[in-house]
Amino acid sequence: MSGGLRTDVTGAHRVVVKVGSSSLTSARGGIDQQRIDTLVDVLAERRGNGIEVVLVSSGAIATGFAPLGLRSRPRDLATQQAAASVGQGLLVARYTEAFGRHGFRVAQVLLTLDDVTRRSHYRNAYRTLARLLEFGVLPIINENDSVATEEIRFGDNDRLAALVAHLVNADLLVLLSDVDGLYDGDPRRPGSAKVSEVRGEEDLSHVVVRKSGRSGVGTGGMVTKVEAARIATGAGIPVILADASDAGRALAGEPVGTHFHRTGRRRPARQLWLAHATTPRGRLRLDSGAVRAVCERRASLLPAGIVEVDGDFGVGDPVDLVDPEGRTVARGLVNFDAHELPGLLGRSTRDLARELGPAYEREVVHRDDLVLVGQRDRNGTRA
Ligand SMILES: Nc1ncnc2c1ncn2[C@@H]1O[C@H](COP(=O)(O)OP(=O)(O)O)[C@@H](O)[C@H]1O
Ligand SMILES: N[C@@H](CCC(=O)OP(=O)(O)O)C(=O)O
Repeated sequence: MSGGLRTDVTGAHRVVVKVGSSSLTSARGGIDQQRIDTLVDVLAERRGNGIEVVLVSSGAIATGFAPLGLRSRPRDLATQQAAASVGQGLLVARYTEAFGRHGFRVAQVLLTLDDVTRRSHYRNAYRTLARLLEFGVLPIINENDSVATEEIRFGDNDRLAALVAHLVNADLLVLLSDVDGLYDGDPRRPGSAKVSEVRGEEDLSHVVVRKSGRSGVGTGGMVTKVEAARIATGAGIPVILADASDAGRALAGEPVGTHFHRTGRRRPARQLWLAHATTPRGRLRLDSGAVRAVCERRASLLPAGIVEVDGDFGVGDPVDLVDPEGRTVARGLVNFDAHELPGLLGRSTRDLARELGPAYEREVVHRDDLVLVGQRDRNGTRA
């Protein structure tokens, strides 16, 4: 810190700010315009100082349920999606108006898991966000709730924000919530103490985090925030977790909330998405030679090294690669459908190409689409 201010914050030029539903809603659970205006005032002030801001905002469901005549936040997926469809437009309209008063234009960007795991979608998402920032527009991101099915949902915007921070090469991630930092136990209980600095896993070893928040409108509680902080700091991006009412002070670098220091350095972007944002649709069991090839030589996975196929996946889906003992060693995007693979196992690509045609010469998982999991890769970083 210099002069009492956090240099990780004062030196940041591109900042991703995530605000949770609990910080945008009134006591009755609906959206609170006053809280939106207060947040926008702070972000507009930063933007006016030349800082690029990307906002990841929850709140679509909270905005949408009252106009549908519902008294409280719905619990089933279909009604949540209906509420999000109604609420997202209203929410962005409110932001558009509030930022407009400060002379700033905003853009809505809705992301699904596919957008950040499939190569073509991923590049597209990056290009769109980069171009918006070049135009001086402030992107407002949310998950595309209305079309995301249970299996392909992020479900929480904390991890989405960490992955977006990496996607846009942000210098800082700020998570705004209804709690003034990470506590070592339930923040409502006397005796729980705030953890102001987290420099690594050792500072988290005594921390107990709960899944649900006190507001009843947030989704992941502190669990997803700590996970988001791990993803971002492991990829070289420091994180501030603060109460939304302290947003101005947090973004000015004042020592409020919890400061998670960077623990790793930047890694290839898609690898981060693959490791943290995908739910595997199947498992491929490898023989020990293939495990060595994939983990030590960082080679692509070929049919010859696979002994068993499990799951119902299609081309481009994420699958786990497991060793002969069943431990997951890597995750990758598969180039064959589940029903095609069993007939190819144990066979050389040359044989397959001769018998079935050149299309069958392709790798089952290309090394560019593969990330090691649960063990150290060549850079010594953890996936
Ligand atoms: N160890 C902890 N430290 C701080 N907050 C915690 C902890 N464990 C659980 N929580 C709860 O997490 C909540 C924030 O999560 P959530 O309600 O999902 O917020 P948001 O809507 O901002 O995403 C806080 O209100 C707090 O009650
Ligand atoms: N995408 C959902 C919010 C999901 C979410 O992560 O909520 P929160 O825990 O309040 O940040 C919505 O806009 O309602």
